[in-house]
Amino acid sequence: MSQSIHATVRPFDTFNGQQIYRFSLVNAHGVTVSALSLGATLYEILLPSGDNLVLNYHHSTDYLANPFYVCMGIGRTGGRIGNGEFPMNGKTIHVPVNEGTTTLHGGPHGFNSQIWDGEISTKNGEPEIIFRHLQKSSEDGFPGDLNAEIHYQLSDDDVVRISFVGRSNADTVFNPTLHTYFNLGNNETIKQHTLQINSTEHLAFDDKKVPTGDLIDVTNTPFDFQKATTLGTAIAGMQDTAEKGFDDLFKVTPDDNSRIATLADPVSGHSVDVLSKRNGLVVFTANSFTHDNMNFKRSNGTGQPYEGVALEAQTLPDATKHTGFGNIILTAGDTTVNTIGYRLHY
Ligand SMILES: OC[C@H]1O[C@H](O[C@H]2[C@H](O)[C@@H](O)[C@H](O)O[C@@H]2CO)[C@H](O)[C@@H](O)[C@@H]1O
Repeated sequence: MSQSIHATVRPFDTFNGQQIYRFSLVNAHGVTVSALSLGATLYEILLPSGDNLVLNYHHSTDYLANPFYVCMGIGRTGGRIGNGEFPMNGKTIHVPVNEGTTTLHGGPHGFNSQIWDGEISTKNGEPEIIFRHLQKSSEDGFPGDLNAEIHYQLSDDDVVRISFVGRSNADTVFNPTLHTYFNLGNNETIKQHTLQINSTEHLAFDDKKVPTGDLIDVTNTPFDFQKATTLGTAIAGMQDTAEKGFDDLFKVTPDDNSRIATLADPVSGHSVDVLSKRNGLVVFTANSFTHDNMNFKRSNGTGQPYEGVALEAQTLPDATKHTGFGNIILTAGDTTVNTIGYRLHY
């Protein structure tokens, strides 16, 4: 059987003296998905028209020059671990903090800061990109040496799948995500996009944006995205908050096809269904993007609030502390696979 997905590998640039590679998959329609070995980062989702659906940079160094994790692999745990500690097996586990007293997105040595070993492999007769990294306990301070893999696949029916595989030599936590910022059109902000989420509740946070364990009904609030809602309208409803936009976690219910949300741009006509079997989705409307260190390719050096919207599918964060948040414990010797999909319409 001949392969219809075409794969390439080429040098991207160097980072801290190490070669960074760009891996690409192209399908029969001419859709290209590329990922970088720095942070196993989603570099582009290019449509046949040449439109790129995600934010990206010219240089590796730009990805780590600001605190926004632009399209980078996130782990071991997405979101915040309050006080850098969590209960596991009857003990309190302490992990390094990187935001005051909080551990955000895997802490100071998370997946995004690693250079991953990449290769093109074959699955079901088609090429896929596999990034591998041994995340040592001695480096990131989490329990267990974690063999992590991030697989990128592209199908001929225009679905991008990113699978996170974890196997550890000691019990640990594993709740990875991809910090994908979408902008589906050529406008400077995502305010004209619509967003629909299969969610009736979002999480309450404390003053450090750590979940309290409480859930808040979205009805009659700007958080109600059960029907497709224009983001500019919803953001306008958030102007009296400190964030002046969304940086929130929605408890989601996947439908029969694992779809949890749909982002659409009526101007370009492009849309993306977000697919996940897990129960959480972060929506971050890039409220605090600034012009400093935000040298995006598309806007040639600018960075402004609402330039993209990050949709991060995961299990609800700090899950080991709250009943009903889900199970993120990875038992020694077991293998866990979490998959995020983007079904493209254009
Ligand atoms: O300091 C930079 C921003 O850091 C946070 O933003 C993160 C957000 O809270 C997370 O939910 C999301 O997954 O990742 C964001 C990027 O790190 C702050 O909340 C935000 O206000 C800051 O501007």
